[in-house]
Amino acid sequence: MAPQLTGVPGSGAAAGGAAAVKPQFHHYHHRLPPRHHHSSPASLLSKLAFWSVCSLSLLLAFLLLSPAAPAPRAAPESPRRSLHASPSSTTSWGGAAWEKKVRASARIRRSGGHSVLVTGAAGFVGCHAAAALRRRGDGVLGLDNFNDYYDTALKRGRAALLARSGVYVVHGDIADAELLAKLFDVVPFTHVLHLAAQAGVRHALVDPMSYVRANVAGLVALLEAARAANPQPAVVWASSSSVYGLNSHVPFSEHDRTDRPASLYAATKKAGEEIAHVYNHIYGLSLTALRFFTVYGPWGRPDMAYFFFTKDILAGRPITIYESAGGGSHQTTISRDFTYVDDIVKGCVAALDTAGRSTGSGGKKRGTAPFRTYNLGNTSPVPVTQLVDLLEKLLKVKAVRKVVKMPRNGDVPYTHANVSLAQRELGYRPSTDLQTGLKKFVRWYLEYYHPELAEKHKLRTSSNGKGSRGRNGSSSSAR
Ligand SMILES: O=C(O)[C@H]1O[C@H](OP(=O)(O)OP(=O)(O)OC[C@H]2O[C@@H](n3ccc(=O)[nH]c3=O)[C@H](O)[C@@H]2O)[C@H](O)[C@@H](O)[C@@H]1O
Repeated sequence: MAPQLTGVPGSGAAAGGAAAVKPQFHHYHHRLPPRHHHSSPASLLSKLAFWSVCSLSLLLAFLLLSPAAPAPRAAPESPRRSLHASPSSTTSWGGAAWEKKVRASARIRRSGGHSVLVTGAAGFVGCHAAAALRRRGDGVLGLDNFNDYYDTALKRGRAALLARSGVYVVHGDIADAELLAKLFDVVPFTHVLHLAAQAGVRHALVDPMSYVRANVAGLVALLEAARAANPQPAVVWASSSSVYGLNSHVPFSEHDRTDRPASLYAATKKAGEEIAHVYNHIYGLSLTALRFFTVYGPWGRPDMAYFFFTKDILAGRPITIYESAGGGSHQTTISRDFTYVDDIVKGCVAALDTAGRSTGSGGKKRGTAPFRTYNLGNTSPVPVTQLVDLLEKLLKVKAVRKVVKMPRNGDVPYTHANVSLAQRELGYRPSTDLQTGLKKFVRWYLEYYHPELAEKHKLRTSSNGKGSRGRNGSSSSAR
């Protein structure tokens, strides 16, 4: 399920409930026949008593029969309930103990460190980035709605990992304006690393509105909270290589066209880049968009090809490999500039470190603020067929390959990043080739899902005390 807007039972709903009762009572009362002007005081009294009893009975019946009367709004400092697309559906936030936890997690532990709100912290890149920031002593608070787009147990596992390193992941939605305002009220965040999104290219065919909700409405909610915050944080957020769409000029540079998206996912990320410009222009928010190129690695996303190929190869199920209908100037081999998660995290951290300040205060711009866009890729595209070759080697299992023409599903035939701008301005230098990165992914995958196979593959790292104890174990590392 997609991230959903939050419905907090609040004063509006409560007032609406009361208001629905009151007019009915008055309406009924005003329809009393005027005859009582000519009656004796005794009969007037008995009539009055009769109509009062009628009115009260009606009021009582209305209250009892009205479906799910809204709960009264909780006092500001007491825990609140919010509805989310999460497995438990409900969560609570607020209260003195909660605020203490939030402050402790966001507390900076090194001189010159940042205080960073990481949205999507229970997500793949989010959990790695939050862990890296925490390791070097930055204050980090996570925010995630734990929606069930994919296995929520994996998200809970990532959050548990972060909890062990002192990072608290607030269970909440980026579209919950009240919650965001509260977070900025409790912590003067210097930065926001906004990674919460509805990801996945092909799923946009299935649930298009989830992309609009998370990547457009959710982004606006987040930027609204950031521009209203005092001090305003600098915002670094995840755009996508998919914004290059049908661009055929390789390698993809930030100067290339991004006005021909091939999927709704890409269109919402592109919309996000334009929306970010507005908040930079009007409110002086420092904004940096990072265009990630097919990020992979341990604790990855099960909806991505490298992840479910691994699962299917191990299960002996056929995998579908797309080949381009291509021809002419188009390549026939579908390729991706697969980028290892640690390289992406280094890019995120460098973007946070180099982000200039936002200039607004009190919701008003006080000067020009930075507006930046960078590619974060690996700079060496690999055909998907070669990705499968590597997985076969690492898993020691032959894949059952089903090669089909690429359907019109939003996928683009190839991606290739030019990262010279990120190299110049962020010092970004990807250093993990696909074989090395996949080996780390496979090691994690086996230890997490198939500890018995990890033993067999001799990929287990527990001999050095740093290994995972599998899905239910407690010693996994986020790296
Ligand atoms: O770089 C990006 O911007 C994007 O990278 C990935 O999207 P994608 O590159 O399509 O990654 P996968 O879904 O893992 O697909 C990788 C390759 O495998 C191919 N594929 C996928 C699925 C399948 O069954 N068979 C198959 O051959 C795809 O066409 C693609 O070429 C992520 O899913 C997006 O969220 C992200 O924004």
